Amino acid sequence: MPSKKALVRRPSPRLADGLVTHIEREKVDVGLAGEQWEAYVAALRAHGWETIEVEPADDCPDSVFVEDTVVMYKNVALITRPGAESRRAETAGVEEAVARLGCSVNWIWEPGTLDGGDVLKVGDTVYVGRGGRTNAAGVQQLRAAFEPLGARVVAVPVSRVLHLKSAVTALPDGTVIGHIPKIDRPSLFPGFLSVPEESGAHVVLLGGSTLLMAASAPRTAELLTDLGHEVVTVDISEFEKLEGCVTCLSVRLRELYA
Ligand SMILES: NC(=O)NCCC[C@H](N)C(=O)O
Repeated sequence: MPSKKALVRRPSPRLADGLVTHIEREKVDVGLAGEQWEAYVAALRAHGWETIEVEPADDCPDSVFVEDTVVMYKNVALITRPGAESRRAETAGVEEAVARLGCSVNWIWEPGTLDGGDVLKVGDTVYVGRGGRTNAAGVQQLRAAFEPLGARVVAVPVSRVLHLKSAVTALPDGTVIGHIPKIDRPSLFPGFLSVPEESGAHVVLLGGSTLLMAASAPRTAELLTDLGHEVVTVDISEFEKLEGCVTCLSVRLRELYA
């Protein structure tokens, strides 16, 4: 049976020192961030996900954004080489966690860089953002890792936001959603739906037609509810101050057979 396991990683006490690239730095309340993280994990669990905590990386301020360190395709875990040097130490603990779960492990190697936030899977199509964190060598290595497994890898330019998935994610039916001003080339996505808020572009698929979204996108939540989705919201304001979104706080392992 397909698994419903999700990797998560407890925020570092140094979270407030996390990287900020495209927005103004705002003071992060680390205590509140801890509570928001617990509520996020509880929402995954409430929808049938077994959450697996990766060993905390307290010295790495951005380690809570676990999605950036590994990309899953079928049972292969591709350990990334994050574009920001300060994040490279995050991958060791994640590698250990996925190996323990029985994944086949592969790696992005120097000179490649790739952040998991730049990878959006829609069925067997794997969109990869070529932007500030993922370079051309990273795209080539991703292609070499996943195309033999049946993936169609499509590279897309990303210049207006941190990661591809800061700009677009996909609904359960494969429709790609995004906030137009933040997308370099919306026409690259067949079946595209524009949403009214930047953070409305981020959905985590919880199963069936249920979507997890940030509380900061009420108009998009209304739009998606009106299209027949069940929307669950969580307040992630402290992670948003560091350019984080609902997607980057977990890695869903949907195709593990245990
Ligand atoms: N996949 C994601 O959206 N990751 C967010 C990473 C935020 C972190 N402050 C960073 O700049 O790397």
